Amino acid sequence: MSPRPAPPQVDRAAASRAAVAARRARAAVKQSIATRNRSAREVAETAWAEPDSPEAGLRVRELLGSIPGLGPTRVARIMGALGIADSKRTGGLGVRQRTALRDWLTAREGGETTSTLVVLAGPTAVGKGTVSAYIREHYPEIHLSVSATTRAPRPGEIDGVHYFFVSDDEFDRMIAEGELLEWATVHNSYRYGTPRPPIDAALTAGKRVLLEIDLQGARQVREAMPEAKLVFLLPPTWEELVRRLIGRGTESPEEQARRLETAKVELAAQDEFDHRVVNTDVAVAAREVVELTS
Ligand SMILES: Nc1nc2c(ncn2[C@@H]2O[C@H](COP(=O)(O)OP(=O)(O)O)[C@@H](O)[C@H]2O)c(=O)[nH]1
Ligand SMILES: Nc1ncnc2c1ncn2[C@@H]1O[C@H](COP(=O)(O)OP(=O)(O)O)[C@@H](O)[C@H]1O
Repeated sequence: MSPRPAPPQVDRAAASRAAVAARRARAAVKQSIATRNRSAREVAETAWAEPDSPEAGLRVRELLGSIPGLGPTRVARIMGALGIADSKRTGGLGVRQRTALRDWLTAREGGETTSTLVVLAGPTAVGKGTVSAYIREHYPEIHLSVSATTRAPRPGEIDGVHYFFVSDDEFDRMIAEGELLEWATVHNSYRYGTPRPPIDAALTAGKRVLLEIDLQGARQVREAMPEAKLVFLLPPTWEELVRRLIGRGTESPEEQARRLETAKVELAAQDEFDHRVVNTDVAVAAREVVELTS
């Protein structure tokens, strides 16, 4: 029998001293962000330039959590929106995640971004779909985001034009791979999300981009892309909103009642938005939204 190879000699004391030193170095980096001596973006750039640096070893959640004013809940939401897993270290991010994080940090620092991303949201039946369709038809210079959804197409809806109609499995995959800028389950039924790559491409090409999404999605975009302009579409009156919902005739009376309850909650969130547009006349509302994209 040949002798067993000797186990590698591990100098445990040296290893633990190195671990303590690395932890201290990372703590110092966090401190420098917290005291605003260095910006989180500078720290991230160092992490990507020097893979063995303490900056590279810092978890993204620690990097973001060191920014004054960002608590753990917001950090978790931002990371979700950027498609970055909770345990990721800054130096271990892939190219797409680095780009997403860099863009986010740049925007947060009020950097030189010229992005014109407009998010249109508002209560059910206020006319979001109608105003967006008008913009699609009359303002071809605006890049209207095409959402992915798990609901089935309605008659006349075209895959890739009105929505990308995807299976539950495909939607799960898009979330897992960080392909969605935001997503939400809307009206307690189907999932809807904004594919990120076309948005990035359109913004990089200097286009004006419009997203028509629900309130939960709008909040996620505000976290992920603070430079986005959030526009809330309002009905001229509550009675008119009720008339539009009933007049559309696409929901049962029970569903209509449920949506109107949700609409009350959503209307109460209008102050979170940067701008408000009243949809009395579709063409006028569309023009006002388009003007906000420049
Ligand atoms: N969060 C989010 N909401 C979306 C997205 N696309 C559409 N929605 C919202 O999903 C809701 C349902 O849209 P739709 O299926 O066209 O049905 P309808 O509003 O009942 O006509 C609307 O409130 C849209 O604003 C998306 O990509 N993300
Ligand atoms: N400015 C408007 N004046 C009158 N009716 C409108 C106006 N905008 C939308 N509508 C009607 O209101 C209903 C709801 O509009 P829709 O675009 O489906 O709402 P949302 O996408 O916000 O749920 C539709 O029947 C639509 O034709």
